[in-house]
Amino acid sequence: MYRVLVTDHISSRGLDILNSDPEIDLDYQPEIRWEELLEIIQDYHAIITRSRTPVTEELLERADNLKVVGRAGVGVDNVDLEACSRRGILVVNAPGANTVGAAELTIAHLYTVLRRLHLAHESMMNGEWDRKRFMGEELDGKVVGIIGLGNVGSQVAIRCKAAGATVIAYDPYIPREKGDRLGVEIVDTLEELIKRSDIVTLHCPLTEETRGMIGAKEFEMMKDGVYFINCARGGIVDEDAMYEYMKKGKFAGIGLDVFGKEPPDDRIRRIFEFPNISLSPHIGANTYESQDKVAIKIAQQVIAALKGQFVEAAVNAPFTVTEGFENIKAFLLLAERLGSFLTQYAGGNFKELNVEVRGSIAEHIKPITAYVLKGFLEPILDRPVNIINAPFLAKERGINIVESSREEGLVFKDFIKITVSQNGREHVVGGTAFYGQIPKIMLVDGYWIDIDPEGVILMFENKDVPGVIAKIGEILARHNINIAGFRLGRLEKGKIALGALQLDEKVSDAVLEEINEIPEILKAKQIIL
Ligand SMILES: NC(=O)C1=CN([C@@H]2O[C@H](COP(=O)(O)OP(=O)(O)OC[C@H]3O[C@@H](n4cnc5c(N)ncnc54)[C@H](O)[C@@H]3O)[C@@H](O)[C@H]2O)C=CC1
Ligand SMILES: O=C(O)CCC(=O)C(=O)O
Repeated sequence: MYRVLVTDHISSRGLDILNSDPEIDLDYQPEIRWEELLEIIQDYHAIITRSRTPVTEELLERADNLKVVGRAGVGVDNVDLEACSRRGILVVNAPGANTVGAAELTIAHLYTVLRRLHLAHESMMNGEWDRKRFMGEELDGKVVGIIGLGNVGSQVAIRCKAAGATVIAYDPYIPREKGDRLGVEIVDTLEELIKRSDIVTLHCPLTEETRGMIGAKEFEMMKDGVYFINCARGGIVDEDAMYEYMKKGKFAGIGLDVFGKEPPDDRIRRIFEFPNISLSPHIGANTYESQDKVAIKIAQQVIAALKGQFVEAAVNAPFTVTEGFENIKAFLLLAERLGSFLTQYAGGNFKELNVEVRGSIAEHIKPITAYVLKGFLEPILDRPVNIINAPFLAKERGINIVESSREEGLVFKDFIKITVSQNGREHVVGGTAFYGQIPKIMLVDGYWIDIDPEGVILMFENKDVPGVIAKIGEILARHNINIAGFRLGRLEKGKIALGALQLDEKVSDAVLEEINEIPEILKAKQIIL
């Protein structure tokens, strides 16, 4: 049974999904106080939050059983991603689910300030009828500058273009073709976007890179009489600088849904003195449609993550789930087993680990490496290791990871080869999945062999002379241990051979010692996969 705590209001559509899963024990506490949350978090396997609840180090320190953080929305700036990753906690979000809500609110703010609608409304409420005062501007013919052409930015672009505006965008992380498809000119620099735009609207995430990205320098470069809209995150803007430029008369209009501090403090509220400002309390995603979609998506993602299934919106996974991912499951299992085999066979004390991926699976090198690391570290660490924290733990241990991939195969069409090395000592394992389904270890330290990577495997190097297998067989039989399979590899007749016995059960240290005492045996090791 997985215990899931929901700490913010989410739509009943998501709650229904959680409630109807027999493996989920749901606790819905949308108004929970922080102090109370700190006290109970240790009992839960997953927490679902919105922007009200920050997931901080302080919370995580007490969250001994937490496996998954579900952010019912897009922005994960309120989640300490690094702290989650270090602890092996998967963070999932709901990208795309509230896009239309956020885009439409952006357009609503934009039209509000272009036509001074809020002021007209207020004057009517005061019993006035003053048509002269409310002259506005049209979106038609304006240049709209979008910072961040992702889901929301794209939908804002489509709506502005439909209204007759020219749209330009600054987003260093998207291909130019995306702009071509949307009929949006992608500009190379933030400066160019800012200088050319009549309207600047923010749609990038709050990250270390974007924090304070729009400050005095940027406001100075904006056209006088610019319209400035922020429905992304307050922290992207230096709000003190915005206030200064507001006083200097820079803006024709400002629309804000988000603030550096929420609710905004008096310092931020100074901006509200500006008459043509349209404000909302972070409600970009607050439509019934968006909230339904967000809640459904986050419930599905959290359940899948708890059950160990693949989730498409894993924010802190060391890879993104791409098309065709389902088809490489056998290779991921192989990668994990190869890593585990290598640590047990060669020891875990290596400073360089080289992952080489060949063939059609080459494009999936990131997940393959994550699984290799999980397998490699699990046998030697006493804390939980998963694909989220494995890269962190490897870094912590000073292991240098080298990845390489090629489309040509390596003996087999699709092949994973791992090499570990330190001070001239080197060990190699490699394998493939037959028919893309059946994982096999095919290479160990230069010997071609064929081992099923599961269960108990007795690996031994021996002088290639007759009778060695019989001696091992006799010891195992005496201890009532059944042999399930046997494979041999050798480089040259009469020299050294490598044997792999698949056993039905583990051998004790004493039995292993007996085997190691056979004069022809150079080394025997038990591996458990
Ligand atoms: N007001 C509200 O209620 C809502 C606010 N948001 C905010 O809007 C942001 C965008 O949401 P989506 O479009 O769904 O996310 P998205 O991930 O689809 O798009 C973000 C875009 O920003 C770009 N970007 C990243 N760093 C950048 C930089 N330094 N300069 C320019 N562009 C950069 C990315 O390449 C990406 O294309 C979210 O991160 C969230 O903070 C989202 C939904 C609702
Ligand atoms: O609805 C919320 O919690 C905020 C939505 C939002 O800002 C986001 O999805 O990034």
